[in-house]
Amino acid sequence: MYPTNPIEALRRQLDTLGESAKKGFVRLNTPCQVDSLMGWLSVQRVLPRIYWRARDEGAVEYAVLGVVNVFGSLASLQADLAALGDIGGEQPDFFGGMAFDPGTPGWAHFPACHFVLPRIELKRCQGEATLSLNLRFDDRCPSTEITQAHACLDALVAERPLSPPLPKAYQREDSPSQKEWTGWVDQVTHQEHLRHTPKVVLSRETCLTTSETPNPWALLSRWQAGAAGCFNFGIQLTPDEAFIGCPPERLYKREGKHLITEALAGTTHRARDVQQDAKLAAELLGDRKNTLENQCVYQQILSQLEPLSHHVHLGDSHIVKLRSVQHIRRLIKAELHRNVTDQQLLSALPPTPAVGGVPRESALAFIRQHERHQRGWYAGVFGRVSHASSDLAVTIRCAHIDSETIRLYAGAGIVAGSQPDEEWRELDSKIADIMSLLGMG
Ligand SMILES: C=C(O[C@H]1C=CC=C(C(=O)O)[C@@H]1O)C(=O)O
Ligand SMILES: [Mg+2]
Repeated sequence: MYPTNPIEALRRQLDTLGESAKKGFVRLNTPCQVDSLMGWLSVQRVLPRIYWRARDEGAVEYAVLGVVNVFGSLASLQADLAALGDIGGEQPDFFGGMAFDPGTPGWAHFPACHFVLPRIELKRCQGEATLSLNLRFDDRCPSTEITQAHACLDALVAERPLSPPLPKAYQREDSPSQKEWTGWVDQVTHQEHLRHTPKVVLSRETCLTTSETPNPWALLSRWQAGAAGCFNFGIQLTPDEAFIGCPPERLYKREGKHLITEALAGTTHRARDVQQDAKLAAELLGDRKNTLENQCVYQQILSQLEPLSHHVHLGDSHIVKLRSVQHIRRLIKAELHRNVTDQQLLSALPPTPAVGGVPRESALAFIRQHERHQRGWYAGVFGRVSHASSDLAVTIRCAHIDSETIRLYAGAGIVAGSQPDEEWRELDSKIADIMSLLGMG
């Protein structure tokens, strides 16, 4: 269908780029054919490698790699969004994420905040794929920029099919142990503690060790196939390490001044039988402990949005059904005040009480004091930011993978009425999908 090699087509466009085009941000595009974006990403040598797809039906799929710019802070990202917005013309998409708690050391190769304007984008929308090359001429020498762009094109490799991840023998270790977990839940649900800190989301790291871990993109591709209604993300900043996930939770989506966010908290499992499953859902909606978990989230989001927006609307409680769990969700819509930026939203909203707690600082203090594992980018933020629109997920239901270890993370909101054993089982339900893909189900 496309007789020209897409890389060749981009090279030619680059060579004939007129002087007038060399200002601000430039995106060169060519149609291309691709089977699996993850299969393409998996064989590339250029870093970083990033995959992103929002949870909505028909959402655009992005596989991006290399960098034109890197941003290590929200302030620098926002300054660049503003600078490019002032120049006008086409605007880029920035991809990246943030750690759960920038105040703690985090994961070795994952900065507290890391967003990139990628060099190469492979995008698929309604079955049509486009390969793009991004360039910048406002902050650098044009000839150097063109040389670097050529080098990145030269490094691209043809897509190869992903081989399915094979079950392996993993050694499992949980931190905390169930015994420690019980002690923590008892502490958080003690009357005295609840008086000043009504909710703490405690988490567990499950370490699976083996001689050789599966290809993260093959794993994500399989995971995505069974995770309808979830975001899908993957990022490789270093060659032998990846962070992937299929989170059901949206931090926010902004289209111009329209904002959509949500309180997703309160969990039960799924039943095979349809009637039994509906009964579980009805019980969840009426359950005091689970309703309280959700209430803590929407109340804090509403109060954080108050100074930033008007016409804030809280939707009804409803059930979101996923493969292994069902959750209570309430959607929140708002109109942002003029000049409210993504930097402000990303400074105010995360970590929401779906992953942190209420009040935020005292819940974080409990987590910092007790959890020995580093949450890193688990329960942080991942997504796409641009001048016109942004969409970001909360990074739950995720896995950090290096050459010998897969680390799975799950948290549970502890409030008045939480029972240690039930909450421990909730953690297992939350990692059930990925565990079964690994042959550990
Ligand atoms: C913190 C997690 O889930 C949150 C999102 C939905 C339901 C939750 C709950 O019921 O506890 C959690 O707040 C996680 O999956 O690691
Ligand atoms: Mg819960």
